[in-house]
Amino acid sequence: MSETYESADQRPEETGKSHRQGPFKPGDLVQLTDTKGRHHTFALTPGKQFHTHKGYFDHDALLGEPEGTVVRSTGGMEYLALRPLLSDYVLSMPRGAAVVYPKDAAQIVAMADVYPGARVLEAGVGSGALTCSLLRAVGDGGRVYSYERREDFAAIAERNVQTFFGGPHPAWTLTLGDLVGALRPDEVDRVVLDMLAPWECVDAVAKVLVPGGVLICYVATTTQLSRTVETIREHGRFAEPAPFESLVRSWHVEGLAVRPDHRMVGHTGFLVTARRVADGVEVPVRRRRPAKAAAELGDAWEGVEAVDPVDEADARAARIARRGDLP
Ligand SMILES: C[S@@+](CC[C@H](N)C(=O)[O-])C[C@H]1O[C@@H](n2cnc3c(N)ncnc32)[C@H](O)[C@@H]1O
Repeated sequence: MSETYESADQRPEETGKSHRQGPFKPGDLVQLTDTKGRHHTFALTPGKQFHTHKGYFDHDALLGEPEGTVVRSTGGMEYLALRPLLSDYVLSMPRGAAVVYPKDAAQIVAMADVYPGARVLEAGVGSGALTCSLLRAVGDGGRVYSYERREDFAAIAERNVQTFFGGPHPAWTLTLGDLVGALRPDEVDRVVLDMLAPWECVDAVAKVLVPGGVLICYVATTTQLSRTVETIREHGRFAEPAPFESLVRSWHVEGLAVRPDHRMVGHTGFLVTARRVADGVEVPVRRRRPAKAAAELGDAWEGVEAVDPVDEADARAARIARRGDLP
């Protein structure tokens, strides 16, 4: 029997909500912005001080104050105090693996149609950035089953997710292990793969994804994109995959100087979505070239060593090592 509530105030509180509303409380995350636009993010702790090269101020000065307050250090530096948005938090939190940027997380939630109450399978977890967006989208009544094969990254992700939601999230299950070996048979509505070799997991996830469910893969390079799309296309349990990328350009708007900013994030990754078809259905595949050519393309990948990019520098070193030339 479903419960009914007289007013919104009587509903059980959604995880992390009190952490995001009202005046600042002990344990809340605060993001300070200084006059040069630099951010400093930390948890408010009674009795602690925030130190800068321009003096300090007490955390207590912010407790009980509304968001958007300006606080001044003993050296006269002013800071605007706000709670970090999820998009701020994922860029400031400690990282193990490279994170999915907010622009891509938004596309993943929208294009994979992740809805409140959905059951989502995610691998790998990395630093837990995308996990936060998925948990937000499914809410307390959904499920996010996350898999991560590196223990150190799983620990970082667990800390990051708990810090953001102010404690454990009731919809989250984190499993340590390689997805293919550790995958449990729980049925899911959506699958999100952000890993070096998603093609190795396509068959395994097809077994737990419901008919009509969405598989979405995030990959960094064109060679990964090609192999991922070809694998999904040849698998037989998915409709035609749809690859795309998103570019976001911020603008400078000042007087008559209205133009795109000189700098932008030029490349993050590519996304591919595909719908699971019902078992026993002959998928109408749009073939652009003979299957033999696809097989030859497969041979070209033989012997290419898989390296998980930990950060941008590692990713570059891995690319150089694979090409065999000098920086
Ligand atoms: C780029 S990171 C994921 C970043 C994450 N989406 C985020 O936003 O923070 C890729 C992660 O996938 C993990 N991984 C790669 N292959 C895996 C597999 N087969 N099973 C489980 N984890 C895997 C790696 O250890 C790495 O932590």
